[in-house]
Amino acid sequence: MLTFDAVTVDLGDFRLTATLAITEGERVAIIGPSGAGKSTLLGVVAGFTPHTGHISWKEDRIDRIAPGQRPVAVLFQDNNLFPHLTILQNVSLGIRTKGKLASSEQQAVRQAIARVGLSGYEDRKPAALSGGQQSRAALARLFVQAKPVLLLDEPFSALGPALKDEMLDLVSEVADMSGATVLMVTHDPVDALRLASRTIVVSDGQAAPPVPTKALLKSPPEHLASYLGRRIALGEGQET
Ligand SMILES: Nc1ncnc2c1ncn2[C@@H]1O[C@H](COP(=O)(O)OP(=O)(O)OP(=O)(O)O)[C@@H](O)[C@H]1O
Repeated sequence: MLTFDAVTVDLGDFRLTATLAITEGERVAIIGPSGAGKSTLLGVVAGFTPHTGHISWKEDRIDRIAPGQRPVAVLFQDNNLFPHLTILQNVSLGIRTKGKLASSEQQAVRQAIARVGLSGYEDRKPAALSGGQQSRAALARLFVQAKPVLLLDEPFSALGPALKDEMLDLVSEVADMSGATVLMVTHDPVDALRLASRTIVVSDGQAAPPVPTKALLKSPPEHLASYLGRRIALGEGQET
């Protein structure tokens, strides 16, 4: 379990509270209005956001552990690939930022690159890849870290629908294979439905315990319905 126990974030005028649990190996979407605190919630798990209350992973408190030592890996929307480094070097950074990789680590990097379908692209710089390929490279760097909890903050929002679906399916496949627990912030209920059986709604200063995504989108609470607007129809697979 990934457990939030009376977690409270205070950032000036903004306050977010969370008491909830996510099952190990589960994929959970996080949705809610802009500025509601979705990224803040991920920041709490990653160790970027000061808070009170406890965060536990498998019964162990992790909130006092330095960000780099936590059992989590993070992927942001802009991918954060270094433009002056090759794909091989960028993915290698997922393992270490200094020094030479051991041969087993080099192998893990090449396996991760192969896993996302980028074998043969190792020596290219990000600018010589398409947007979808850049997302794949960023995913390889996420996967190579081999962390049990993956945090994704609107990772594919710049991609078109078909590419986005491919990336979401890749995340699901790798998470299924590795048993990773996934938390993904998204504004798109279609993404939530595709990736996550349960969804956390963040609104009105609170991150609610996860509920089944399908049921949530079918009959959203009032505050969520007004935010999602016409996206609800998309979430139910209707044409617009
Ligand atoms: N360092 C900070 N100091 C003060 N307030 C902050 C800080 N970081 C974030 N906030 C505020 O916290 C609130 C939540 O921000 P957050 O980025 O988590 O929202 P979000 O739901 O991810 O939004 P979006 O969907 O627009 O990305 C916002 O009101 C934001 O202005």
